[in-house]
Amino acid sequence: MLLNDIISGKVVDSVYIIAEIGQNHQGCVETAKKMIWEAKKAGCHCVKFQKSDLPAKFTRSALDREYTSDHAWGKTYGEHKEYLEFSKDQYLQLQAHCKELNVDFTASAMDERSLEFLADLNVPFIKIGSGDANNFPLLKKASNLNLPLVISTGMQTMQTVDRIVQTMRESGKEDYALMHCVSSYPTDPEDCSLQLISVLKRRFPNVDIGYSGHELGVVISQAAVLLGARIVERHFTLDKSQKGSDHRCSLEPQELKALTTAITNFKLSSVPMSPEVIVQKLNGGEELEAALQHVESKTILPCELPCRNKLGKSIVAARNLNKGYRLQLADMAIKVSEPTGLTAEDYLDLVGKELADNIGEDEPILGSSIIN
Ligand SMILES: CC(=O)N[C@H](C=O)[C@@H](O)[C@H](O)[C@H](O)COP(=O)(O)O
Ligand SMILES: C=C(OP(=O)(O)O)C(=O)O
Repeated sequence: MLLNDIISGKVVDSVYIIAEIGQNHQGCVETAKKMIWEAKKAGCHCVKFQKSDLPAKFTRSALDREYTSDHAWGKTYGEHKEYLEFSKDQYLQLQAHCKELNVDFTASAMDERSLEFLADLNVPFIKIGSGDANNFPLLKKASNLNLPLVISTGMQTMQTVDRIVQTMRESGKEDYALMHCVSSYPTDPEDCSLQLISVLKRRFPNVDIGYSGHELGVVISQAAVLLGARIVERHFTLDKSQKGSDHRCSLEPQELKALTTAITNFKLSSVPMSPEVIVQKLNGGEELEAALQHVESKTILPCELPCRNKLGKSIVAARNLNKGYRLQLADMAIKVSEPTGLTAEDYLDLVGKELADNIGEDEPILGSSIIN
């Protein structure tokens, strides 16, 4: 089954399951291949990686910041990320491996150059992770490719999600899905806010809604399906105790298998179910009830702030700019910046604004950088 079969409505009785290998391969292509095989055996339809072009995704100072985490693969954040990034040749090897095993292969495009890279590889769809859900130039560019999109919505307000949908509409893009997501690793049950799946389904009845989960265990992701999620993405690992930020909230092969089996056995004709029926059906306890508690509005949750501060994108200068100059679109880039600039959503509002100071390439554009 292809993602497009779900999005086009051709398949109505299945859920598309993505094993997010992300950076859990520890920078080793052989480990990644083993993970692909395990994900296939566990019943996943797709394996996903994360593709970044480091200078396009991060500013120089964000790459140079010290990374002292126990999960660091280098002294600076840039060295850490470099260690985990695969080359084009390695991507081609992994893609060929997936073809042999008949499992879909894709990655999230973490910046515009990575988007071009993945489009060139001719992946079956492109994932836009939560860190880029408010990166409208990237979304616009992605929407103009002839490829389905899966867009995560962690660390974003409903206003931003409305704007994503509007951006897709303006591009005439119909083959895309939105993923409910909470960007906290691992996400506590009470923060999972699963009922936002129902809220998103009601608000965007023509858009397929999925779930990208970072919680521990598999029951909450099963509940997401019973609420109507048609795509499920979970981080995958060979061993949760390994070094790396995502292993702890990832599923090991047996758990992934348990999840895909449970999902495959659900009768989707009786979905969506009410939270009460879901709790009963899944023999849920307090944690499931907490994940299913009533939520009406989508906000940026306090538990998402560490991820937003570390990986959220903001507006920076794309080149050296002089005091008194009036900003044009091409003068701005949207990157992970340290310190952060104005929020990425303000990008278009800055066009024509006069600069109060000189700003160097890759430096953040702040409120105080602009003469109002
Ligand atoms: C928001 C986002 O990109 N989140 C990704 C997807 O869930 C994560 O896999 C991060 O890449 C990972 O947690 C970063 O960890 P570190 O900072 O140790 O490389
Ligand atoms: C960050 C990502 O995903 P999510 O926001 O769904 O966790 C990703 O796919 O790279």
